Amino acid sequence: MWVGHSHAHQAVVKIHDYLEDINPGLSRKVFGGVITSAAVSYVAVRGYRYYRARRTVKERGEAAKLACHVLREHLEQEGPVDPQKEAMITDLELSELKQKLWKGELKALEVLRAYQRKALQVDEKLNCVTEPIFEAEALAVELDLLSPNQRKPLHGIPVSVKDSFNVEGYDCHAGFSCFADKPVERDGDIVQIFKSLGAVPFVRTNFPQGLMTFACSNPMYGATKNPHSLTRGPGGSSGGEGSLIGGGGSVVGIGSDIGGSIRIPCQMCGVYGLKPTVDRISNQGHIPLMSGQNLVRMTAGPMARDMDGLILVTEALLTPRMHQLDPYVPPLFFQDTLYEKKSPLVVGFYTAIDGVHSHPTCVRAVMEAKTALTQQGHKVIEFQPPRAVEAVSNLFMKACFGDDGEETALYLKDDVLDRSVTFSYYMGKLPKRLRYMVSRLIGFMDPPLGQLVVGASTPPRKILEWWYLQDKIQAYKREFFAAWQSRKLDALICPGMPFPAVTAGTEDNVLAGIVYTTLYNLLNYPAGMMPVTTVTQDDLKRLKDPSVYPPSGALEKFVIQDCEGTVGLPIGVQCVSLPYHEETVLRVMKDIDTVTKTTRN
Ligand SMILES: CCCCCCCC/C=C\CCCCCCCC(N)=O
Repeated sequence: MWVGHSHAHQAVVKIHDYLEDINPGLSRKVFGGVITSAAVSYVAVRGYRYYRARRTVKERGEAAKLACHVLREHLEQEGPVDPQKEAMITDLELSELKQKLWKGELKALEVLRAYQRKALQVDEKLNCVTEPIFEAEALAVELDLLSPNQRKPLHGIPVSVKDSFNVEGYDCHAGFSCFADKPVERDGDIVQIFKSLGAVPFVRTNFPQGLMTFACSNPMYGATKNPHSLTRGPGGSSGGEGSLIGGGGSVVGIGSDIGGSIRIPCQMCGVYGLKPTVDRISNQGHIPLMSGQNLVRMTAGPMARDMDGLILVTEALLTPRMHQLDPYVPPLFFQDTLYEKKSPLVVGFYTAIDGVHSHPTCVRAVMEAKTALTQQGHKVIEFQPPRAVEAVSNLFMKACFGDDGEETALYLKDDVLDRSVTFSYYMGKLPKRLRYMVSRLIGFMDPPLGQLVVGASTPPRKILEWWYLQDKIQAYKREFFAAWQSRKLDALICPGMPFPAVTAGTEDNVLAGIVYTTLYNLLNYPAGMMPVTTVTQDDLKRLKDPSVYPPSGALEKFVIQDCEGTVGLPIGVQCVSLPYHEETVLRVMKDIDTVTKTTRN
């Protein structure tokens, strides 16, 4: 390197001397010219790339809008519709819809049409759909030709799909223009399984650029709105799903979760969702972001409008077909024995994680869930996860941002940056020491966020440190399990996010809330999220009482400041169990739902 450098230096000196021999002062002109043209070319190339990215972003956005428009026109041309019948269809719970399709009382095509129309209507208000899946029509027509004994478990059920899953013939770019205009050749595994079960994937839904935030906006498709308050975000990253399902435009959908991306929009939009144990549901065919990072992995999971729908879909998904498509999915099919077990469970609960306070409605939701479970005969006891903020900061954040944000920066080079990723993008750009100092400063205003960002700013530097990180994660998993066993728990209930939906675009103010969800990605425990209650005026009164909700950090201060207009927003409960015990999670959720559904305000 040094030798090469000295050769280059000698060559420059020789050229300089040669030029000066010809004409004194010539070397300055030539070298000046070379440097200026190199700088101009650099700026021109970067500028051109940025211009191209902007064009791609604009074209993808317009193409998606046009696709929705084409579908709308197509539906209009089909002639008169029966709005009452369509409303009846889209109001049905998933299990009722399934029954009617199975019995042949409804045709797959008419159900598809009702949902297409409804999804487009909801999208006009909430901007949650990225594009329709046009092949849905052919699928529905084929299904209608089947004889009753050929019908499959999800015969004719329309399914919405987060845009980050591969759908044959469509782009899968997560908002990075470098991946745009490259239609994928094959459906992702979960899309294939849904189709093999007779379901009809019919629309793709919105997400935040790069998927690593719980906002829901990207430069191509813009920002998605919350179905319960148009000024608020739906959560993310599966925010398009949350918004569409919560807004009534889909009955079941597919999301993905590495830090809360299924559960956060479920809380914000009042829908049901399940983040399974990694590899219980195949994640093949999900956009491979962070795919070489094996310590905390992204997982696909179902989201649904109602509890029975979530159970029905999970049961249908956990089939041998999943294992055939992806042999790394263990051949562990839906365990009726766990789901239908009648003996009472021991369920742990906590209402807050040390350091990040929980909104009074979130506390109340857990307490109502606790009462519901007690009424159902379960034993509910207190449990506090050991050193949660520290574990998420030092383990989850180091694993997920261990590349110094390099992957995202690589894909975003000369791309249009969305507001939702600016914080992590520019933090990643800072020189390491400066980033560390900034993290410390953040810690003065928002101690848990400071801790998280310090974790992200001090990733492993060598392979040996990466191995040690893996060891530490294993050690934390053992520590957590020991605490779990000492209380003889079968399951756990807790808040899934310690506040309701925040004003769109302000998610960075409450980032530290992710410790509530990411903990269970770090541990790789299955976790479900379900609506339990809504924010009341009385909750807001208590929110403003420092003895109930101490405004100890920037997050809490922001939640108080942002609380106007939150009355009526949904709040849920997170239900957790041991790895590969999704059925226990569902059983606990069902037992809570049976009681709280009837009294939900
Ligand atoms: C390397 C640069 C350091 C950047 C620091 C960024 C700090 C951001 C803090 C928290 C972000 C965690 C987001 C996880 C949410 C992911 C949602 C999901 N995809 O499941």
